[in-house]
Amino acid sequence: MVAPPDNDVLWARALHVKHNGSPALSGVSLGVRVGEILAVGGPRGSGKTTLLRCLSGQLLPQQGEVWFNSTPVHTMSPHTRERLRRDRFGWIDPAPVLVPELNAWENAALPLMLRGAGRRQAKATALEWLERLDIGSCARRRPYALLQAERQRVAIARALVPAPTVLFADEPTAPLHRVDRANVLRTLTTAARSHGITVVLATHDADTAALADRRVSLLDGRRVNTVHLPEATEPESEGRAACSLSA
Ligand SMILES: Nc1ncnc2c1ncn2[C@@H]1O[C@H](COP(=O)(O)OP(=O)(O)OP(=O)(O)O)[C@@H](O)[C@H]1O
Repeated sequence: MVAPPDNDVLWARALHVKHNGSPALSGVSLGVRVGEILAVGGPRGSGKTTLLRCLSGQLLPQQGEVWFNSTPVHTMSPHTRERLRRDRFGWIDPAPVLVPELNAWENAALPLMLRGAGRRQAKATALEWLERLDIGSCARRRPYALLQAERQRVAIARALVPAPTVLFADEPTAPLHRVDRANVLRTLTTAARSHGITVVLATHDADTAALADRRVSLLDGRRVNTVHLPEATEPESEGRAACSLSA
């Protein structure tokens, strides 16, 4: 085994995954740099979720390697992988999965409390994030009393509250309306940049991908190209690096 380059927080080599015999990833290799926001694009069924699940240690590839910093994830015991996910990674699903018996701030505070933080500190941090995501007024409501878009904001707050090293976001704004989507994404990316959180963002939406520093694309479980997006301040016609084919 050869360890990944130093500036990659995550590194995957030649991942192969089959679901019930059907290939979902076929030889995907990828490096994720420290602090970057990387969009994983591609049409439905192209393997985005499967790739995020492999990178986050939720799913072991049948072949290939996944490294987090200098540690091989693919050879870790299930218990060590669970601890890695709890302590270093955050995850946002396309639809919010909240604990129905807990109110919004308790849901958002949960990961911090699981890491051993006191209730008061966890509550203060959770409330801060709910405010930033414009749902501070919903802090005491249970999930059943929230709109789907509000629930998704709680789920996003919950992922950001522990300031994970890497945040995996699988179509995180799917349940939001278009205007809402842009606001929430901006909050998410601004928060990630200011806290040095690396983000791996699965999306098939070009507007969402445009907020990333870099984009890779999947098609039928294979990497097809890498597009470096221009700086936000550059004119449309400038600064667009060429697409390059990669294995
Ligand atoms: N648990 C599973 N069991 C069987 N097949 C699966 C499973 N998960 C994914 N697949 C299949 O693997 C392929 C890749 O799926 P994946 O969800 O990774 O793609 P995706 O790009 O995230 O799609 P979407 O945008 O629809 O979420 C698809 O053909 C999908 O049907």
